[in-house]
Order: sequence, then structure tokens, then C-alpha cells
Amino acid sequence: MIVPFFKYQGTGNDFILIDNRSRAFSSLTTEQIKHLCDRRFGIGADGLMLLNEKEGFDFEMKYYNADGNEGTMCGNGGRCIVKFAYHLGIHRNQYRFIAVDGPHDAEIDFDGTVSLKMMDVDKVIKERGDFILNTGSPHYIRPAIDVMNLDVFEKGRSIRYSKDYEQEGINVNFVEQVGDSDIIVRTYERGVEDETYSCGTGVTAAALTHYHNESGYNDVMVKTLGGTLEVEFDRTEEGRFENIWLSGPAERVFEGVLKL
Ligand SMILES: N[C@H](CCC[C@H](N)C(=O)O)C(=O)O
Repeated sequence: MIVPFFKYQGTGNDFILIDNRSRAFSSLTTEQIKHLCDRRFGIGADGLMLLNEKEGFDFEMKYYNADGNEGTMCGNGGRCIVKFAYHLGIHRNQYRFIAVDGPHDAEIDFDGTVSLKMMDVDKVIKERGDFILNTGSPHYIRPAIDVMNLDVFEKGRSIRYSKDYEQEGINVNFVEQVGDSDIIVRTYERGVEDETYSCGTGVTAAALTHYHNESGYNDVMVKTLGGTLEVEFDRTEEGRFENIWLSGPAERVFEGVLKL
């Protein structure tokens, strides 16, 4: 099988993108996807996405983690696939696509920044100072001091493989507050089973737990190892999060052709 592919990254969270509108690549196996994402024996990426055609939407996003298994929602991947759609000639003022967690709106700004609307969040569990919430993917948030010097791999891995999460897995984010509306986030990602340079749903989850306005509009700048993302949202009186938008860069890095 000949597979034309494109490599994208959004704040250093990197993905293989495949145009599957012809349905020619729907039969990629877990082993094949894992191999393509391998950084030594394959192309190398944190995840792989298929862009599928979908009635009633601009496209469908099908996301796989680097371990080859279908993942839950990927925020940076969602932003990258919108850029990919644009590069494939799908031009819209406002995009609407369907992903595993439901429909998403998205926009490409004049400077190339991609903004993605995330699903509403109404449940945040607080546990001994930590937070657990689902922003399309499940996230564990642990506030941290001096996060840049933290052993994120070891500490993240131990939470991810703890009794409560061993089975389903969870993404683990360490968050340092550096200003009223500025945070630094480092993430251990399940399915990659390593720290990634950035995780969009994780950054979103971290921002939601670090609101500065009790209710109403909030705007949080989030620094990751791979760059800065912005999260805007409304917090209702009841503590529900709505109109959540994740914004930042999403770039094509290279393209190639693979023989499988
Ligand atoms: N990197 C992704 C998260 C991928 C989700 C995956 N790690 C899972 O929980 O299945 C993001 O930008 O949101």
C-alpha cells in the first residue's frame, strides 16, 4: 500500500495526517499506526489522524495515539487537522467537523492561528488539591511549584498507572501558576506513555481549573514546552464551563510517501 502523508505540529505536539476522503486508508492496523508513529523505525509522531468525509460536516477527525489505538479527543490534533483541511482546499470562514467527543467549530485567523471550540465541561472532581476532569480526554491536574525542574515522566507515570487509572489510563498535567492569567503546563500523555511537548485538552483542563474570574469571561495564557496556547472560556454561576476556545499555532512540517 502506498500512503501519502503529511506531518504537522501544534506547539510541538506532532502528528501524521492522512487524507482518507477516498477511504483507501481505513484499514490501517494498530500495528501499522504504531510503526508509523515510532520515532526510530517510522515517521515519528505523538499521534496519527485520518481526515474522513462526513455528511453534514466539513470532515471527520479520526485520531489514534502513538501506541496505535484510537484515542479520545486531541486538542492540538484538532487544530492541526483544520490547517490540513485548509491545505487540502477545504476553505471555510468557520469550520465544523465531527470528532470522537462530538462536533467542533474552528477558525483560522489571518495570522494562521487556529482556534478550536472544545466541548462544554460541567464536572470537575477535586481530590486533595488535585483536579480530575474531562475536556474531550480525561485529565488529572496537579498544581506544582518549579514545574520546569519536575520529573514529569516519573511522577506522571506513577499517577497514570496508579490503581484508579491503570485500566483506562489518564493524562497527567503539572501546572504552575506564574501570574493571574498565566500558567505553565507539562503533560504526561497516556497512549504515548511519555511526556509530550504540549497537550491541547490538557492545557484546556489546566486553564479551566485556574480561572481568575469566578464567573463570566476568563482568558488564560498557557506556556508549554513547545510554545504558548491561549484558552478562553465562560464560567457560569453554577461553575459550568462554556464557550471554551483553544488557540495557537498549527504548522505543516513536511510531506512524504510511505510504502507499507
Ligand atoms: N495530545 C492530545 C491529547 C491526546 C489524547 C490522548 N493522549 C488520550 O487521552 O487518548 C491533545 O492535544 O489534546
